[in-house]
Amino acid sequence: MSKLRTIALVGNPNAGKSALFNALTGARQKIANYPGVTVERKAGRITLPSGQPAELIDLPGSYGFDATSPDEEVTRKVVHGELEGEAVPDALVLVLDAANLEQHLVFAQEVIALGRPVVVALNMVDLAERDGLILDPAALEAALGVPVVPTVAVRRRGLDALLERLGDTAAHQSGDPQPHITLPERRLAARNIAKAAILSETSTRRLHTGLDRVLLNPWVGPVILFGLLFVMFQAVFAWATPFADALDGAIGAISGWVTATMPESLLRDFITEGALAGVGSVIVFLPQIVILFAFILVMESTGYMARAAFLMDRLMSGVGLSGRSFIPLLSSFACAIPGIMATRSIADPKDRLTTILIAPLMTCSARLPVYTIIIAAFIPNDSIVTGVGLQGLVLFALYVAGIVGAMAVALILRRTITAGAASGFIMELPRYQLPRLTDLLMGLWQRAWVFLRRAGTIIFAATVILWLLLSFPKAEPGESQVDASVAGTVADGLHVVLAPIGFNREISLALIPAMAAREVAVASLATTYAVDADDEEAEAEGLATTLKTRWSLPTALAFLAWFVFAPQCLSTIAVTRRETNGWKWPIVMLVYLFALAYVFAGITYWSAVALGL
Ligand SMILES: Nc1nc2c(ncn2[C@@H]2O[C@H](COP(=O)(O)OP(=O)(O)OP(=O)(O)O)[C@@H](O)[C@H]2O)c(=O)[nH]1
Ligand SMILES: [Mg+2]
Repeated sequence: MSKLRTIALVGNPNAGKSALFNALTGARQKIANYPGVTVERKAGRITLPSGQPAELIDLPGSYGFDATSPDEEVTRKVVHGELEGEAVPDALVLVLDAANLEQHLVFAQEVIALGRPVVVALNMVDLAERDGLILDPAALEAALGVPVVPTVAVRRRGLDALLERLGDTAAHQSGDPQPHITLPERRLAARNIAKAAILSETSTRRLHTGLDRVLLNPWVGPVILFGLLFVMFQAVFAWATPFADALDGAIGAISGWVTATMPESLLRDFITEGALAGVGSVIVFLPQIVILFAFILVMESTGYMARAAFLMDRLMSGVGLSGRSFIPLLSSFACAIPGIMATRSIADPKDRLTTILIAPLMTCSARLPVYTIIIAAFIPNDSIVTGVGLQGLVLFALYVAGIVGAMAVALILRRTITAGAASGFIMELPRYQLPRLTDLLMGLWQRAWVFLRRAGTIIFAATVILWLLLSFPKAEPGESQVDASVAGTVADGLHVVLAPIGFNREISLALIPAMAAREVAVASLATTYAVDADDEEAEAEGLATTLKTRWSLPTALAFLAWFVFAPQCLSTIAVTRRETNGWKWPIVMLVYLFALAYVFAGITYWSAVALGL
């Protein structure tokens, strides 16, 4: 049997390689309208027109083979066959952005000069046409000396022709490697080749330039960005409420039905206290998660996200970081894990390390249930002015607290352990695109599914274990079940340390399983109070109501402050270990974040007590 042919996708960042990869293999790699989305090598299967299967490899975008960022290194190694146990790819698909041809031709020449079988996918011809740019693929083919196929990856246009030409290259004898051409020579050649390939060009780019003039304006731009984020957090509360209430009602109804129909038993307790109260208390946050991601996905696909990075560059350089760090940090609003992985596009090792260390301070979506339940219980649903709710404002403030904390830590780190000069920021701005509804819905569905899967696996498992530890040994008559249980005893121990910052025993208990995932804190509280409830009526009342009657406001605020900082996520620690190749930095991260959490929760608690709240 002959060896499986391998074909690698190469090109500048944001050329549409992953979109092409998804279209050809049916995979669902993340694509977004900014450079540096893909940071790893990913492989998938395709079938060539001859019926022969082949392996297609998606790679991080690159500006050149001598680049230094970790993601670009992956590309270089794969293309040169330097990766262990992997041969040089049999063919390369060079993906070029038709509307940015001159820029993309600089790296393209380097790829073609390797003398290996190459097919050019002249991608995004739809966008070029929209901008009034008509290209001549034949002229490009003549100038580059390799086949050129126009494609529109996101509309699956040109895929058959591309595969056809790829099949042909199997028969091609690869050319000889060409002598090295210097960067200035390649730049000059790129301009000439691009010029020769342009059939006509009109300037309909005016609208976009106008948009950029407003959105990137140093005064207006940040106001718009701030306003957008503000609206986003208001929406998380205002729009989600009816859906969240409906979900809550449904879960309550199921719980009531189980209690009414099942005889009293351990199994019934498990279903109502563990599964429904615990996991259910997390699932009701699905609408909030979906709304948050709808905003993020729209910002990513329109091209606004890269503009936000550009805007933030000045602020970031003030604390010794560059706008390069902005995108990993922004990804961390979803989850710190992809955020930390996205730092691979940062070339400077100290910049990268700093970004990794502060990424967990960005408010990830797992904190949303924790914040929301406390806000719903303790912050009145008032409007400050029409349309501006107090609850949304508090949520916004918590996000801001995380950001300010991260910037302060970065400032300190850049003066001490990761001292060094901030590197300059280079990032080309992607063109504006209207988001496609199907992509948006698909993206939302994926996010919702990830959330529900977490609820069904890790959150469920942690809640079950906690429920077991809470339910045994059984209490003597007159004794409270939580007091009697194993979990209660453990919590008493931890409570000694946490009592000075205003935490009660239930919080102390919740923080342990919440190391698995932050949402578990909510599930744990719900389960603990359900187990503790002495009658079914008390059991049936919502978690927010229970918290309101049992916690003081200073305790609730201290709990919020804790979650702004605390590294309650083992996966983040694990990914930090992997990305920094050792235990040193994850330990530094754990220690400093717990210390900050403790100090700030304490300050919050005692200030609130002093203010008489
Ligand atoms: N209109 C249009 N948009 C496209 C086309 N191909 C890709 N896109 C969009 O361009 C953006 C970038 O696509 P990606 O596939 O993420 O680009 P990439 O080359 O993998 O980028 P990196 O992973 O950062 O190197 C996304 O928003 C895509 O939806 C195309 O042919 N036409
Ligand atoms: Mg990609």
